[in-house]
Amino acid sequence: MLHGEIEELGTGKDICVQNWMITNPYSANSRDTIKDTAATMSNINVDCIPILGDSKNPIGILTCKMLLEAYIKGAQDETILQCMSKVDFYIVRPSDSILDIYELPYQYFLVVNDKHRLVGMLTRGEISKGLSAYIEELTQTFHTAEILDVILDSAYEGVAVVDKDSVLVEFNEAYSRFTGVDKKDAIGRPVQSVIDNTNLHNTVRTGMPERGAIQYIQGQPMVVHRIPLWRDGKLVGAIGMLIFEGVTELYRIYDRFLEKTVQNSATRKEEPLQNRSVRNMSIEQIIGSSEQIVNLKRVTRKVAKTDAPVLITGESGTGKEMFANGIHDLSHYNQGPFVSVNCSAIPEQLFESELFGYEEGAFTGAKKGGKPGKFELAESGTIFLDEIGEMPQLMQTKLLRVLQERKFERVGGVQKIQLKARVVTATNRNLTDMVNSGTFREDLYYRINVIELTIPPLRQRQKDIPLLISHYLTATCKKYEVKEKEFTGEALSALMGYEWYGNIRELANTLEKLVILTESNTIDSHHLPNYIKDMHANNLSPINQVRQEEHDKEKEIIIKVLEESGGNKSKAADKLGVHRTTLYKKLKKYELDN
Ligand SMILES: Nc1ncnc2c1ncn2[C@@H]1O[C@H](COP(=O)(O)OP(=O)(O)OP(=O)(O)O)[C@@H](O)[C@H]1O
Repeated sequence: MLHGEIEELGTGKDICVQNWMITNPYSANSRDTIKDTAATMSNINVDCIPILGDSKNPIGILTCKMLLEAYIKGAQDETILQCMSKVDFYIVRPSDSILDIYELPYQYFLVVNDKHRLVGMLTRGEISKGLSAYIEELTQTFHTAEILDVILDSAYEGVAVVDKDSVLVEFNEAYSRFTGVDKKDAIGRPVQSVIDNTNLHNTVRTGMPERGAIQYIQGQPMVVHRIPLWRDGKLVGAIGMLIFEGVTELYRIYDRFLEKTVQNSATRKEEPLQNRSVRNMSIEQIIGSSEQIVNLKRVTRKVAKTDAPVLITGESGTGKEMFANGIHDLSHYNQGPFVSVNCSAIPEQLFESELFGYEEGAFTGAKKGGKPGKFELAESGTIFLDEIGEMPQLMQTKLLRVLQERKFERVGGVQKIQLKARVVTATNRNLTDMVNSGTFREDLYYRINVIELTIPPLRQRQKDIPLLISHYLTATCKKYEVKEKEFTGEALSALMGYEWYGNIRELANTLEKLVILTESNTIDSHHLPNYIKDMHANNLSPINQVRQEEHDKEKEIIIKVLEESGGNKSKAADKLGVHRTTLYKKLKKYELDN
């Protein structure tokens, strides 16, 4: 590390000579005798003293070694001028830094003031003390910096810090996840080249803070705060914070605002088109801070901008429709409608007319004037084919043709209608298995599955559970107009440990039931449904799960090594690097001892 850098990191003041020197040390005059000076040095127990000349300025040093040599020569009655050293010391100022002098090849440093009068003295001992205190402080500074790094990286908000030249000096995990730019690639680069539409470089220039500004990052309106950093009256940088929750909150406020204006307005006007997309589900309403959800949202933002067909997979209730809605909202189809079709709910005979519509007289009971199908209704918008795995085979063939030709016709019609909607599909079935078993067309599978978004079940992203609970608890209490309830730690831990096979839908329903059925304001574990209590009792808390996994791994290794050692326990213990008795204990623990 360079000197300058060290000084910048340290406080500077603490390592100056005057803080570590021996102040006003005992000194002798060059005319004093060797014998008298030796007696004094012995009395005050020092092995070196500064020597002053007639002008009272320091002119040399006298050490015990020098005295000894004088005694050996029999010169004890002479003046110390004869035996002192005029060169083995270095003159320094009280304000000099120890960092500047510690490398100089001297044992003794005499400290003088502006008038060249002796005010102090430093030996290697004092210098070492100063240096070690400084290093300790430095270590603490680094340690604090490390702690700060950890804090920044665990912050839910995105945090970016720039220096006075608008170069990024800090870029936390949350920002990195959101932008998809690696922290190490971001740091050291001008902020404008990393963060879309940033204004931090202007914050550094103007010193004007901005709170709650809207910034479009990757096409997403985000709430940001920009705060200038001042030190000693100078602008030294700026900090930018990206508030993920903020936009959701804004949408809520906006929704409330819309509700109010609609209620207040005597003449209800047609809502402007732009507002419709705001009222559509936004990706920001998808709750979750787990890495999986944050990554999924990032990919969703990217694919939404393209026309690529997206297949969303995941267990029931994981939020597939929410993501489909989010894609629609972020795509250039967002001014059109979002039409959702649940393929498992349509009887086979009606499939074609439901999707593509029919002409008048197409079949008995057909409506006069015909009826448009979902594809037509989704014009300029998005058609979401949910549960695509349930689509009958004949319909799969027809759908494939429509997707290839980008054209379809109503049942009983002759006219070709252009497909002008984006198609997003979803399933909770394993389509690859279905392709292998011949129940789903392989060519259709590849056509719809250009991008696959797989939403993990809730039990694989436990980090999201408390956020979802908090959201749904507030929403449900509001819905039923009851005072906001809260969970005890025990109840929360049981809910966290539960496996939620019905995912977020099941969680939302469970909370709804709990809010309705629990009379007290506090929901405790005994209020929970039995199946959740039972699982909790089975001790499937996340920590225990981890422990269980570790145990399973250890057991597996022991079995493997035992097999490799032909069942010889001493050999196995050697291979495992443990004592035989330890191995016996483990065999007993894992019931492998018989
Ligand atoms: N991350 C989430 N944040 C908030 N609510 C969510 C989230 N994921 C799902 N939900 C809610 O859970 C319910 C189920 O979500 P959704 O219908 O999108 O799931 P799905 O996977 O499409 O289910 P299915 O396969 O049964 O159709 C909805 O009420 C939705 O609002």
